[in-house]
Amino acid sequence: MTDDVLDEVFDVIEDRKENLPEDSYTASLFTHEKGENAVLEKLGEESTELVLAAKDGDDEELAHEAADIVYHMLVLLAMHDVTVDDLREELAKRR
Ligand SMILES: N=c1c2ncn([C@@H]3O[C@H](COP(=O)(O)OP(=O)(O)OP(=O)(O)O)[C@@H](O)[C@H]3O)c2ncn1[C@@H]1O[C@H](COP(=O)(O)O)[C@@H](O)[C@H]1O
Repeated sequence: MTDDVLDEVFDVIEDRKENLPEDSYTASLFTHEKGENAVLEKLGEESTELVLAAKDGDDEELAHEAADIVYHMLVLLAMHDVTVDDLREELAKRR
């Protein structure tokens, strides 16, 4: 499996940011009354859930929580006009 899914999800997030469809959870994060804090709170909650899943040895739940974190992290990056390619560049620099 490649990481193309990251590009696909990020493209959808950028689209939701641009068009703000009413029925979109992603769009609701961009228009939330708490602003960016709504996403930051989610990342905090999900980080705790990730730790608990690891501690419980629940690998299926671990993957689920990791995906929640990656999705919300991508939303946060989009809020700051940081792209998946910026993320890739940062990771590549560390090799
Ligand atoms: N990857 C995600 C994604 N991950 C999580 N979520 C939503 O994030 C919300 C909050 O997550 P939580 O983990 O708190 O959900 P929960 O049900 O309270 O608890 P859990 O059991 O899941 O931990 C839920 O409504 C999830 O549906 C996501 N919503 C959207 N996406 C992606 O964004 C795309 C566009 O979605 P819309 O914006 O809804 O059109 C989708 O096609 C997906 O690719």
